[in-house]
Amino acid sequence: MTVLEEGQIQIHTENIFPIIKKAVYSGHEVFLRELVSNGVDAISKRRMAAIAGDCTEAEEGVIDIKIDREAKTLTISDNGIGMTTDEVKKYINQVAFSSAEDFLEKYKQESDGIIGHFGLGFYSSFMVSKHVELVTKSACSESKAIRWSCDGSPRFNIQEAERNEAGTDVILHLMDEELEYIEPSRIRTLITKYCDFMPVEVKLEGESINKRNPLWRRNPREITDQEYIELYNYLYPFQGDPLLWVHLNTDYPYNLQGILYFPRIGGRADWEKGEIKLYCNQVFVSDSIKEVVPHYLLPLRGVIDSPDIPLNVSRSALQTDRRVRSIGNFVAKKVADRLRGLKAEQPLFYAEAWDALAPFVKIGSMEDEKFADQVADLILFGTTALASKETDGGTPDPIPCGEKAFTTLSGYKSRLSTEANNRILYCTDEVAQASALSLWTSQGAEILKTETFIDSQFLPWLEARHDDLRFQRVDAELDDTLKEDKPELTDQEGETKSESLRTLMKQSLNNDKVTIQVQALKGDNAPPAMILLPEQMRRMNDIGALMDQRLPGLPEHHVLLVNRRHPLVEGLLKLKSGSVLVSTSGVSPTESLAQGLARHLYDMARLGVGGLEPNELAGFQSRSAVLMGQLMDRAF
Ligand SMILES: Nc1ncnc2c1ncn2[C@@H]1O[C@H](COP(=O)(O)OP(=O)(O)OP(=O)(O)O)[C@@H](O)[C@H]1O
Repeated sequence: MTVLEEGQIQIHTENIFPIIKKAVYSGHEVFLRELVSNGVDAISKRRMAAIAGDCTEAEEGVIDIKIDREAKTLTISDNGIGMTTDEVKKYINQVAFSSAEDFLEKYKQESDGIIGHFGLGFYSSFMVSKHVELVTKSACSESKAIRWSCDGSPRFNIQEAERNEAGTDVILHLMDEELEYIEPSRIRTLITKYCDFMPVEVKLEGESINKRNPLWRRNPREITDQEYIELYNYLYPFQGDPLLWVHLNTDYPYNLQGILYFPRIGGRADWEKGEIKLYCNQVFVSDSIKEVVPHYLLPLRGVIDSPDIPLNVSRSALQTDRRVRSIGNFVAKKVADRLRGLKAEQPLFYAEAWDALAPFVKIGSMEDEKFADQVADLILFGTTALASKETDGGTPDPIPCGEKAFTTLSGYKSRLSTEANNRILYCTDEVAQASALSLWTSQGAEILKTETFIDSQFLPWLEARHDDLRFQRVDAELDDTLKEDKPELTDQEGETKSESLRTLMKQSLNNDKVTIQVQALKGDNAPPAMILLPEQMRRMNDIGALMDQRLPGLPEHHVLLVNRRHPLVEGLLKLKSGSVLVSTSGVSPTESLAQGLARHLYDMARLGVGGLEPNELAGFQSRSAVLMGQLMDRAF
């Protein structure tokens, strides 16, 4: 075969090959993505040139990968535009190699790794090959096929070659340590990973491998729910179906398509990992793009496909890139728009999904002012109010949801009496706060049901944002609507029942940290005693617990509210007033029983709020046994 040319590749580095091999990629596998991408580009160039009448049209574009186990070669063939000798000299010898050099230069400066590893292109074939040949025939000229050949040194040669059809074969003579790439299963996996959604058919030994036609490039109006779900299941196998999805599509000021899925979060979401896959023109780049979407959307899954995200920069540079930041804002806005649409059109579904959506919306609001404005009306709270049936053509509020009902802050406020003075009552634990909850609801108050972890930060944040709002947990304090307003009579010593009860309780508890209040509570179901935790003090306690990563227990300082209207308390008072001092022991059995019962009231109130620690249970048991003994003594 005639040697047409031999020469020296125009690069400065004496031998770029060993450097690239060592320094650039931890995984060499991306060579396949680069070469197949070049084939796809060549096919689309040919299509464009054919439309313009500049070259012959090909049949359907196809990339075929062949393995020769004996020769230890991997050949990537395309029926794209091909190259003339001049083009090979220009694009392969000069462009390809100088861009490889630029890439290396840049790579050396970026210490924390380059996100996409793009920009190396054709030269990446030398990561796995000791010798690369390129046989190409141009579709746009009558010139013959040529074979370019290079062994990784700066020397190349070009010869005439045999190739009937236009297109290019890149023949990789694999290095001994890279022989994994003559295994068909390995190549198949790589095609699925990197080339699955490329717009051209990729074959391995004649068998079509990739899916093509990515859903995110299609018109959302023509896509069925089933298709969205199938893509999710394909990308994230064995993860169940997604909750809902957001289709992204914009071409200004940047080009971006994608589909983001809200997973059904069982347990806690992962806010660190980032599982959204990044594509560039349908070519897979990375399966985690933490830098592109805002932190609060990290547990979302799916695909973002954009040629406008810079790939050959470091991750830290990506974070501060202005365009990337505006892409992040765009994604957040689309998520907010989707949630708004859902709430307006399918309020029942929205309410059902709320528990899974809440972490995104709440954390997002706290982290991103703009997002907070976008989702302000989309925040739901469980409520004790009965679900509304009338819709007025709009969203019902409260929204029914199975046994539960949800409301918005504005819905809640619209039902709030003026006396309540914008005080929003909430409850974080329907069991532990059951007594207080039922006191309020029996008097007709509406209570929001909140979630302990996020809401312990989110409610204060809401208060800071709306200075007219005041959140108060049901067990923080009781107001006059829950108390009887009859004046109290005094006994012979001029003492009210409340005062003597307070004295009894104080003596019995002998604990300065417990403040004792005595009230007559309305309602027959009001408990004899309950624990109240003033709002600000309890919040401090919650924050302390959160910082120590433990569950907030009962704060040492708390209020014991005794309901003097309760028959048990009334009985206790009678018992106390009937007690006589006995000089020998100092305390009469009746006095001792009254004190035991008073202490028992406190224990029960603490039990009601889950406030008896395991190490206090033994004391409680022995006190209860003594008390029962004393009661038996009186009975016989
Ligand atoms: N299979 C091919 N068919 C036709 N031309 C090709 C082929 N492969 C490479 N080329 C030519 O060689 C040039 C250099 O390729 P290379 O892969 O190094 O960079 P690139 O594709 O331009 O950019 P990138 O860095 O994004 O890969 C291409 O722009 C193209 O003109």
